[in-house]
Amino acid sequence: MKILSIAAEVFPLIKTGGLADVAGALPSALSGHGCDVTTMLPGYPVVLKAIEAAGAKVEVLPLDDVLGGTARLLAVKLSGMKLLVLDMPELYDRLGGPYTDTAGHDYGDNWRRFAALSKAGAMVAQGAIDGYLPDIVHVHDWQAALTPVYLAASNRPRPKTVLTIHNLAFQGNYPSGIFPQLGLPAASWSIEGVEYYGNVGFLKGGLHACDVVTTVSPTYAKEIVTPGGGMGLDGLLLGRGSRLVGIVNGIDTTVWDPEADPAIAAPYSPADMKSRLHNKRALEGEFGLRRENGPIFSVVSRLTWQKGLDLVAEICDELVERGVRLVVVGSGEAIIEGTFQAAHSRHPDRVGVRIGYDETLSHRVQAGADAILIPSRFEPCGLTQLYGLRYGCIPVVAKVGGLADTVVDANYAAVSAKAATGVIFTSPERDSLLAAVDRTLELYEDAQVWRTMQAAAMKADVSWEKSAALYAGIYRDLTKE
Ligand SMILES: Nc1ncnc2c1ncn2[C@@H]1O[C@H](COP(=O)(O)OP(=O)(O)O[C@H]2O[C@H](CO)[C@@H](O)[C@H](O)[C@H]2O)[C@@H](O)[C@H]1O
Repeated sequence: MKILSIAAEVFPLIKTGGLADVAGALPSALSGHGCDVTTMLPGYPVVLKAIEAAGAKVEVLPLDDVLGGTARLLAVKLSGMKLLVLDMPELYDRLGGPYTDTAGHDYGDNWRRFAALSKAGAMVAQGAIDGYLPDIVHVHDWQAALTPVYLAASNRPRPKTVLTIHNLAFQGNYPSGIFPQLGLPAASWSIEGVEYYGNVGFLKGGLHACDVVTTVSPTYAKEIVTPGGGMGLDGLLLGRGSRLVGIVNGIDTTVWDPEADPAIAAPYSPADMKSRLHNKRALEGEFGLRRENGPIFSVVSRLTWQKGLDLVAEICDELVERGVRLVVVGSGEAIIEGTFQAAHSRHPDRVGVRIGYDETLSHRVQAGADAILIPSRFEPCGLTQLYGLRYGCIPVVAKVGGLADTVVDANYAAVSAKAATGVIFTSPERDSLLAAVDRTLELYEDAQVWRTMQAAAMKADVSWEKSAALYAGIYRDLTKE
């Protein structure tokens, strides 16, 4: 089965968040299930540089008239993936990140940049490349969501489409004035098309047009069909019935492997947890933390309201009072960054803060910290708790979305059965978080219980194996329709 996957970011080439990890890891997991995945992404400067640096063989394929612009596709095998890179300098050759300029502001033409990606994807899906016709097109998030819309609007044969929601908070809504420039037929300006409360909704249009909607955990799939979790799209999503499926994310267990991770100070395994201590000592050194026996808690995240990190920032003093040291790696809302930095100024050797994005440091944090705090207000799946499990860095999580699906709370029964892998608290609020912190500290103080939890966490199946089989099943069913 030939699958064309389309995403705005793909690890290890370009990453701002979890979407990249999934788009980067799922293809190889699917290969074991009879799926031959080609991944299409924009030709940002870092992507083009990576291709050049790898000295990889590149086949250049012209693509005529993508939304009135000139483009070409670069077909290349890199990092074990088959890639199609949309080289369109007028849209992607920018300083700054994939979505924002160097000052952090969204590019004003993001609608055009990702409509072009979607349009080019639709062209490839319908045979723009000689000898390549995918059986299934799998698009990710709003940036690629117009591909099913373009395909549904065309009167030529088209492959079946799957759209995965990684985060409903990002919908790609734009003023109606852009509609004529999208190259869609007039009929697409409708409730069944891209019209969304008088605006153009990229994700909304895709959710209507695709054959199957997936999201990244079963619990999130239930949350988004309710007014509380649907962010305005709950009615549409509820209407998709059994065509909406929740499949929990896995992680790339070769990139995230404490036994063979080049980023960490010392490799370790459940059978050799003494070596994990070297990583804790190294983390203390890296963050200038006081060296002592108590636990280190951590945060690796976008510092946003979604992630509930305002709550952690506000309880830094309480953490310190309880003998906890904290390391924070992240960036995001200025007020949360500032609150963490102020806590660092008050407690320089107990609260370590790195504002910014640092992939290898995130590995060292998971290897050296004792627990990772994830008090998200909503969380489609979450990956950092999965990395935490794999590294024996106990996740302390709010009971939402994929966090609820992937962590086994250390209640009495689970601890007795040696099945607990983390701590779950019910509401993302300050008091509830503090109660979870206290419960975590009690567990930590009983060294045997803690070691048992770490061992169960590290043995939990966080691989893509089961979930890849579920995706492959969906693709297969669609090809039979
Ligand atoms: N400062 C920093 N330095 C280094 N690494 C950092 C970092 N900040 C974040 N990261 C990394 O970025 C990734 C974040 O992934 P998440 O799944 O936690 O959230 P995100 O909201 O981006 O993803 C959305 O999509 C994913 C994928 O489906 C869903 O799991 C999730 O719930 C949804 O919100 C992780 O790999 C994390 O380690």
